[in-house]
Amino acid sequence: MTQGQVQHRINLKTQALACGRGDAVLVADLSLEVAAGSALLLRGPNGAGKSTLLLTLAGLLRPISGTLVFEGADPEAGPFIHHCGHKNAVRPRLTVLETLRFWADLNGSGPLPPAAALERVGLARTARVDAGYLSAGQQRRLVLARLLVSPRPVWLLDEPSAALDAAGRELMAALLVDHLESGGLAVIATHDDIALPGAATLTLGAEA
Ligand SMILES: Nc1ncnc2c1ncn2[C@@H]1O[C@H](COP(=O)(O)OP(=O)(O)OP(=O)(O)O)[C@@H](O)[C@H]1O
Repeated sequence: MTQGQVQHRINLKTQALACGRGDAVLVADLSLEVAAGSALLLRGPNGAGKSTLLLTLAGLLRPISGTLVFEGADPEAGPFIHHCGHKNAVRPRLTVLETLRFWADLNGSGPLPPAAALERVGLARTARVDAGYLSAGQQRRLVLARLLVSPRPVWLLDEPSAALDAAGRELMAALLVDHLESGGLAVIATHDDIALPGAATLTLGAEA
């Protein structure tokens, strides 16, 4: 079973966008376009503002100035963004399968059932284990499974490869390639080399 097609194609455009924390501007005068089917890698030193920009794109922080629009977003179609931050949002006393069912109930389910998503990310054997007992890399794989059970066209990922082993990083890149080929869009903050052919890179420059 595959991840399934993205329901609608969305393009991201920003114009003279400035974002930061409080009055402190971390990213200034940012005008960019990320088309459906493409990815943007955010790079730069610790404290440069990568997470802040992702939170702003996700609508969780208000821009300081400028504009930000997701063209093609259908207000009738419900939420269209997955934002995955540093934390894994895992409830320790739910099993791995229960965790994924919880997310599918909350975010909406697609063609890939939770058990199949666990298989896809290499967690099938841990389905009945309490999620709190997963290793750091396994918890990160569970986050990837969360993306798969609820198809959404826009993925905003903060350090998705943190704690993943080499096979996990390959898996993550493969999931991203599938997402982009199905018309999805991704913006990814990372310190790692992610094998994503054709991805654009934006390097944010503030010192840590
Ligand atoms: N809630 C907050 N209130 C005030 N300042 C904050 C807050 N959260 C983060 N910051 C500051 O914003 C700056 C940018 O942080 P941000 O997490 O966006 O950087 P980053 O590029 O993602 O860094 P890293 O590579 O370490 O993940 C940092 O100096 C940080 O201390």
